[in-house]
Amino acid sequence: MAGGVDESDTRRTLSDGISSVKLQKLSHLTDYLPDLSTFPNPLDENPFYHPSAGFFIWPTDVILRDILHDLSGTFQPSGPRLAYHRAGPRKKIFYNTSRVRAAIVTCGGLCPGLNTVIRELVVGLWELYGVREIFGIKSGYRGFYSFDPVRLDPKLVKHWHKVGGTALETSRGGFDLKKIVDAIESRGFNQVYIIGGDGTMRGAVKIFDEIRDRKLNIGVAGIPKTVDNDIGIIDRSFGFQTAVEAAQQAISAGHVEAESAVNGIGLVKLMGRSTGHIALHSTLSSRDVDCCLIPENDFYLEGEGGLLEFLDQRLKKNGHAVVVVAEGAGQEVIPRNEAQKEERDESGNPVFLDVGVWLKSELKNWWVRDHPGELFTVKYIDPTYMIRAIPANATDNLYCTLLAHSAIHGVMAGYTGFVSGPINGNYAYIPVEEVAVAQNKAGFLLSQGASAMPYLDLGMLNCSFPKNSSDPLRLPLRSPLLGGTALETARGGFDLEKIVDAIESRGFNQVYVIGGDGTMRGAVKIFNEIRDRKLNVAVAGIPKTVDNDIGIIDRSFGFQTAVEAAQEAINAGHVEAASAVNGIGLVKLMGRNAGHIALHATMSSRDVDCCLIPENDFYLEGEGGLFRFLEDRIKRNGHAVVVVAAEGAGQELIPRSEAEKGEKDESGNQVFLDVGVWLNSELKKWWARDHPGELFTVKYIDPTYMIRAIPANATDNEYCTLLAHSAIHGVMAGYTGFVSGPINGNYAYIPVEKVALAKNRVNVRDHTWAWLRSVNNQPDFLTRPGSV
Ligand SMILES: Nc1ncnc2c1ncn2[C@@H]1O[C@H](COP(=O)(O)OP(=O)(O)OP(=O)(O)O)[C@@H](O)[C@H]1O
Ligand SMILES: O=P(O)(O)OC[C@H]1O[C@](O)(CO)[C@@H](O)[C@@H]1O
Ligand SMILES: [Mg+2]
Repeated sequence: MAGGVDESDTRRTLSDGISSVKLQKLSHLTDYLPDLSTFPNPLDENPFYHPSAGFFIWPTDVILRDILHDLSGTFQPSGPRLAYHRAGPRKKIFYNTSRVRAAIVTCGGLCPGLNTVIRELVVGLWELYGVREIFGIKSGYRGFYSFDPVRLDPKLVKHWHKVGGTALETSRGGFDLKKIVDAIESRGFNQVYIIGGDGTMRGAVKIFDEIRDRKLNIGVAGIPKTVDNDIGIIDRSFGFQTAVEAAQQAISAGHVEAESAVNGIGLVKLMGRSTGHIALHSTLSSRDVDCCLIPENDFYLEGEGGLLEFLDQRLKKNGHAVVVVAEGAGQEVIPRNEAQKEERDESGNPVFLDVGVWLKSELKNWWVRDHPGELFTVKYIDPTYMIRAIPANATDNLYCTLLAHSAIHGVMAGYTGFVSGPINGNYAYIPVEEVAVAQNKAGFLLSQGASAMPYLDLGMLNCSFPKNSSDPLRLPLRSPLLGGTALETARGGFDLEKIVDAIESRGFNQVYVIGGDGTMRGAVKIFNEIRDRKLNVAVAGIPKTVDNDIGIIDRSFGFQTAVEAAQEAINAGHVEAASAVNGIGLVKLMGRNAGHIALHATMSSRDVDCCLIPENDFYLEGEGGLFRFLEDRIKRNGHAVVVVAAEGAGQELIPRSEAEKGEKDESGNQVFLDVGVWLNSELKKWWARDHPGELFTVKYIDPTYMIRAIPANATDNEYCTLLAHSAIHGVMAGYTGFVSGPINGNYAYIPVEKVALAKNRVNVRDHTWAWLRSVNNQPDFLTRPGSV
């Protein structure tokens, strides 16, 4: 019996839980058109895919909405567990792809990644399913009946993912159901992709209902967009992480301004009409914020526990303060006239008064009243449109692609009236009417469901306005935003006896070990030794690997930051290559055993012609080899070829001396030869041999240490906090020999010995790798010359 749960109980409860799953019904064209023909999925014949067992998704593949389970049985779900159909390609599709006419529309406010979703819908339809009739609807819903559709193809949309906004334009209002569906019908569209927020999804429900009532053979898919992250059910909305990153920069500026003044207040207004997610997450990742005001948490200015009293104390203590306010906060407190009470935008959303401008003036009035003659400054920053008008960052870029492709696969499979989105880290199809009404409020409680981040409650912030508390204040969590480790790190030097002796003699009773797989193997030994000595010392591991090669957990911290930086290096490589005659941009990235950084940066950049990773052996010469491929690319594009080599790639090919063969680092890891330098020289030799006298350049970039020595981005920063806090909670509860980490988006405790052994390598037989190859058409290196 551990933690109050005995084994037999566990088995009983688990089997009870599994039997009560309710699959959310998804509408299908055959619900009202039962005689539709089916066709084989063209991916079966696609040269870049090698569909293996498990590649195609079946109707029985589902995603559970709530994956938190209480084994004691105390908190049983009130009904059966909700499950949604898993997103992905189906073996049979309900469209003859040569007859597909697809329409794409964007509605509502801007959001980073909109252009990526459009681009990937176009490229996905074109490359995966061979669709050639793809159209963009201009200016939102009104565009269906007011403007001619714009023909889209991969060439036109090639660089759209690098630009903010929506190339199709957007608008609010203009929803005329009859005119919209008439236009869809008369223009012969049979697939409609609608990208927008809650309002847009309410419109999509009506369009879908009308199409069903008219019994039209038209699939409708929604792709949920909201920079505010206020759409429920899905884990998060695209563009949100990009917005948080930019918001954090605004907060940094506010902090610098405040710190550089006498009694300075940095006041930053962020977006968030009815939810404070951007404000909350950028506050948590910045750690420079003294007070975060969000719509979900009413605040007041005057009196005990009010904002002014709080700021007074902060200014006394620190000489400055930073306040973040979400635009929907404080709307009840701002005085408004009758006309303002009624004001609505074209879509019918209430128009808000400017809480930032109001607060700035209230703060000034307060200071003059209570501290006459004393210096005081409010530096007000309103970056709201800046944080939503930018291109998506690497993480969001990739996310947009998965959303778009999931939507395409669903529509092709005949599903309709659905939205594609991630639930607990896996892509699902959700009925659009459910998404249209589901709200995601900033979470106070762990039990709020999948989209509320665990352990992230307002208690982590500095002030929370509990009306009855005499001390609403907490110490700010400040830390310098620097890369590296302030504690310094080293390889080798593992002497078990000495380490445990030192732990014992220094009287430590909690040990937190942060490191990669090697470190975790050490942690296992330390934990075992502590247990053998029966010491009252708990050991927790926090898995760290920039390569993302640790298994079981969703991803390792710092990985997304590294991918972002890697993408910048690839951009530079692309620019250099494109600016030269027969130019090759060669970028080497980190990845000893796993090519995740190279793979993800390649996918988010889309400028890479060939991505070389340790999991996929490659060769240079002959049919199907790298040189032949690069020759074709240079001939075709005249200029740009970027190759990314993860450092562990090609180690078999590089000639090495006897001494080099045995070389190990202090931790016993094999020392790699530099694949980038080697490839650079091999490329030059090859060109001189095969194209003597012709111009040629390789621009080699090795940013490997740059991408891991930087501070974590906003997403990773927050992730680190959740990891650290989870580890502390576990140790405090008496657990030991464990690692904290996210599994399907929720934080769990995992025995350290399992994590020490679990590997996460790129699976070159799965969708992701196949998709990468279908995008850049790079060789699979499966047929070496001489082999069959
Ligand atoms: N209940 C509804 N029925 C039909 N159409 C609606 C409804 N609500 C909104 N719409 C239409 O959806 C489109 C976008 O709505 P809205 O301006 O509210 O943005 P949104 O999709 O919620 O995005 P965001 O709020 O994130 O910017 C508009 O054309 C609007 O007319
Ligand atoms: O000025 P617009 O285009 O109406 O957009 C502003 C609104 O859009 C959003 O970004 C998304 O709904 C809100 O946070 C904000 O209130
Ligand atoms: Mg909205």
